[in-house]
Amino acid sequence: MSFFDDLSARIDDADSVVSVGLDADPDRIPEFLDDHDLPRWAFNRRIIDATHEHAACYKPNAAFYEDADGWRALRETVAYAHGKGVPVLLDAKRGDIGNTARQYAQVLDEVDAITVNPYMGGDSLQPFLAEADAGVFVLCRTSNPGGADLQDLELDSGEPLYERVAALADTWNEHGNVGLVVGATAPEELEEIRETVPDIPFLVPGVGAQGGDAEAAVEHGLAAREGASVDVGLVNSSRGIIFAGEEVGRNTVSGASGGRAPDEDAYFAAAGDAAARLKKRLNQYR
Ligand SMILES: O=C(O)c1cc(=O)[nH]c(=O)n1[C@@H]1O[C@H](COP(=O)(O)O)[C@@H](O)[C@H]1O
Repeated sequence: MSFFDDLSARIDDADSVVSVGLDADPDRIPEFLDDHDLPRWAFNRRIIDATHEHAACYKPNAAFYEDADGWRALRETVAYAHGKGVPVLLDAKRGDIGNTARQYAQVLDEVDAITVNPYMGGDSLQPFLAEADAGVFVLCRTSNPGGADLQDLELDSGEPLYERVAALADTWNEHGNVGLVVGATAPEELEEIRETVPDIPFLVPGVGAQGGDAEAAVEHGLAAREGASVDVGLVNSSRGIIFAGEEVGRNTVSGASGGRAPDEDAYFAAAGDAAARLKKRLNQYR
């Protein structure tokens, strides 16, 4: 089954378009997991336990796993998410000459979808696009402040570069496996890009810690898909969900000498609550 078919079934089952970003920053993994062989895996396992009923997908960002233990932690995490019936989108923002891209694309044997960077052009993405069953999310208008530096540049035709990327992505969508990444911090661009590509699902990051527009994310991020009973797309929050338990820690601070460890169950329950809250908020607009 193709990624977007799987995803639409998952969105329907979980009644959710929430992508839970597994950005397992080693500096923010709670100390009570320090003794674990692979703290990032121990952390993700508990996060998945707490959030899976609200997750349309998990999106680990490769940046947080690029070391020997990290790759092991990531592999365990992917298997565990799959065991809960939740697809995994690896946020790796790949893009390189064909020979290299072919190697990068092999990761699609393990994960269900990936983010890619279109800066090197269509041939650099071909090995990913050729994997008809995998989802390939092309960066289009990113959520960071510098996203405008290049992506908003006006071409001779008068259109901004991000519009050209969206139109190109449409031509790359031979297998119906292409998505676009458009940040929730750019609601006007979200609307504009949706008009250019009515049928392509978006991954919309930037709600939560980056303060993006959740209503615009849902209104423009989701696309109708033939044969699917729900509109398809993803709205991601990473730190706002997985580190929600830090607030529990702050609330249990005792005395001037520092904090005592937050109750472990309460720490992860906070992540579950944050995912449930985001799901509810987004569902208001679906
Ligand atoms: O491709 C992405 O997922 C992405 C694109 C973008 O424009 N902005 C963006 O924040 N992201 C990723 O989405 C996640 C956002 O994390 P939070 O800001 O903690 O919710 C990070 O993993 C970012 O790398």
